[in-house]
Amino acid sequence: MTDPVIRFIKSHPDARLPEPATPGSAGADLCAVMPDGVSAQIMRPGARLLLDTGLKVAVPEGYEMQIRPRSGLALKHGVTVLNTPGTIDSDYRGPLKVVLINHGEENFSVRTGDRIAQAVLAAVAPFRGVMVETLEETARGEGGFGSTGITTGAADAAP
Ligand SMILES: O=c1ccn([C@H]2C[C@H](O)[C@@H](COP(=O)(O)OP(=O)(O)OP(=O)(O)O)O2)c(=O)[nH]1
Repeated sequence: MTDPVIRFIKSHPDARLPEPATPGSAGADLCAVMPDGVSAQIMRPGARLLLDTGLKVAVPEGYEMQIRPRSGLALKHGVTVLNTPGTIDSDYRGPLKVVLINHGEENFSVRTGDRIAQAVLAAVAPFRGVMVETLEETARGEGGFGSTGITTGAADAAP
């Protein structure tokens, strides 16, 4: 099976084609571009920032592009994608942007070319909703939000 081809165009001259870091990488790294006349954007602790990648993309029909965090940024700096996974719809033709948040204790600087997130292509399962009167019963029923405990059953049972 041949890989789907994804077409990008540059909306900024410094934009870089997203490429997987290694042949087996699930994600292709997304790089930031700075607005004209700006050399760096500083994120204070707690700040969120909408960053441009300088790209527009045509995601093939039947797919979405997910914008995911990079684990290195999360671990070393507390910086992550706020709306992870961000969704790029197949019919979206606007600028491909990334929403970062700085959960760290230090300022975090972003410059043109910095790899700020990664894009993963995912198949979409189309669905249509219908309103019904009842839903089929299951073993879980309405239990959720920790209803099965947070440790093993044995530990939970201990007094
Ligand atoms: O991290 C993101 C998330 C979204 N988008 C773009 C592509 C996506 O197709 C569009 C809409 O995203 P979403 O559906 O998440 O936004 P919404 O808040 O529901 O707004 P809308 O009413 O525009 O759908 O915005 C990005 O560039 N980056």
